[in-house]
Amino acid sequence: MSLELVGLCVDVAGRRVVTDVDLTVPDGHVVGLLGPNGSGKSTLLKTLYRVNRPSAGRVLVDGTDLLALPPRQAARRIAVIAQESSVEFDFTVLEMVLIGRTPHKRVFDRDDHTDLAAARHAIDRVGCAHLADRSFNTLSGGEKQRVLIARAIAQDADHLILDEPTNHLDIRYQVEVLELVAGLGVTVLAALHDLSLAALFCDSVHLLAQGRLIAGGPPAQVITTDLVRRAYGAEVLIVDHPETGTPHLIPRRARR
Ligand SMILES: Nc1ncnc2c1ncn2[C@@H]1O[C@H](COP(=O)(O)OP(=O)(O)OP(=O)(O)O)[C@@H](O)[C@H]1O
Repeated sequence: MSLELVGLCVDVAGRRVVTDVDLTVPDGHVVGLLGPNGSGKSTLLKTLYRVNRPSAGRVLVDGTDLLALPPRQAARRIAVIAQESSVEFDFTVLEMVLIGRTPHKRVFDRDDHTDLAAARHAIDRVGCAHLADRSFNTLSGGEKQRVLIARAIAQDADHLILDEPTNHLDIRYQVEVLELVAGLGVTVLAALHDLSLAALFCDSVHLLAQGRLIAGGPPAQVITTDLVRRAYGAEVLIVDHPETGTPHLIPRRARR
């Protein structure tokens, strides 16, 4: 169940945005993709869910070329929670989660007992049973993220890709969502902005700067004052989390 990017390059609008990325997400690990705004995180992740085609390099799922798989088969291997989380149609929560079952059905198949049971189980697992009949678009940001995680659970893929899953969430939901994701037991690659939270939840992290990986490894090796300065141009203090020992960032004011 590993995910491997080998020499991955991605061009967007005639410009190379991701250059020569080698990155492995081992079976069952939670791996963070870090990097400043515009460093190429989303562009890279979009090659994994086939919105972008690599200009060079390969994406391997358990050694199989992801792009060679038919879309339905690829969707059984990789579930995605992208950044945009509103939908044009007024789907209920249950209907949203049932969309996750699509790769397991033929085109005109209706939802059967198995699909409904899988969707209800997934909704229960993220603690959203009370929201099953609510319109998805009326949910709060944190509730929406939980429902999208439920959809990924119902999809029953063994890999999960997330693009900034904690964006716009308050501290409670940030922790809840990452706790939920880390507890799923699937292989996870997540773009994350909060480096302290990334350190708390990721087995390893990779740092992108201007489309190139400049560091990768356990959080304590990558989230250092030097690398944060180099990648983000930011001056921070880093202390050890008192409970976990993981790096915790303290922002500094430019002028005191
Ligand atoms: N469709 C596009 N057309 C033109 N430029 C693009 C397109 N998509 C991405 N880019 C550019 O590629 C670069 C990387 O963008 P990307 O969204 O991958 O960065 P990111 O690391 O995900 O940023 P953020 O943290 O702000 O979401 C940026 O300079 C962006 O403007």
